[in-house]
Amino acid sequence: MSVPARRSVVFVTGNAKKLEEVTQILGDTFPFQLLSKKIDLPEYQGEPDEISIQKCKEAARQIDGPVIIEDTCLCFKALGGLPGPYIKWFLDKLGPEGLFKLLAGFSDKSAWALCTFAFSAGKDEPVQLFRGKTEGHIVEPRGSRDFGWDPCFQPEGYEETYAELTKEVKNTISHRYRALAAMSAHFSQTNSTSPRNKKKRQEE
Ligand SMILES: O=c1nc[nH]c2c1ncn2[C@H]1C[C@H](O)[C@@H](COP(=O)(O)OP(=O)(O)OP(=O)(O)O)O1
Ligand SMILES: [Mg+2]
Repeated sequence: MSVPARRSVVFVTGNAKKLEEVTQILGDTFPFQLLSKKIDLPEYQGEPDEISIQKCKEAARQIDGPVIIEDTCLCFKALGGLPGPYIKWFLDKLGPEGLFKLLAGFSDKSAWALCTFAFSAGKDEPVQLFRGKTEGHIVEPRGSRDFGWDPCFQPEGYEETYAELTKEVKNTISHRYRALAAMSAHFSQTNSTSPRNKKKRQEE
């Protein structure tokens, strides 16, 4: 008996490292087949939810079909949550060392990483958001320089920075993992009445 084709969705991102993590985290557990498209979407301004909604609408307009986008913020408590969604530009200009130095005048080094995934079924369709947050501290950079601000973010409960942790560990505690878990849970439920999932459930 042929297996019905899985519905597919396009993950639109210009960031290869994000795509790599998303693929590793989801494995084949996601109810949609994940395709990807490298497009640098505009860097909008505003609150994280609003930015993700705008970004998703633009992706859906360009792809003209089901899309997922993701926007990542790194928020410093001492700076009222900034750089937040503007972390990309701060990182570009200052690097992880500069991000650490930004907090030199503050004793509170606490921070949180926030990831917001946004899904839309297509152009003119509503946008659904899924959020994940990981608390931590901004530290003097340590570890590999593979991915963005990973060297200067030390998650709560760990002695290592994101950059020092193995991918396996980062991908079970990260902001991105938590947001994807929320999104997967939502779509697994929504899909749970489809014949494919009924069969899958019986097999479990
Ligand atoms: O887990 C992470 N660990 C370290 N650095 C990270 C992570 N996740 C995003 N980042 C960096 C990439 C960018 O400098 C900024 C977020 O900006 P953001 O607009 O969401 O990403 P982006 O423009 O690179 O890709 P996209 O095309 O999906 O918007 O933080
Ligand atoms: Mg971006």
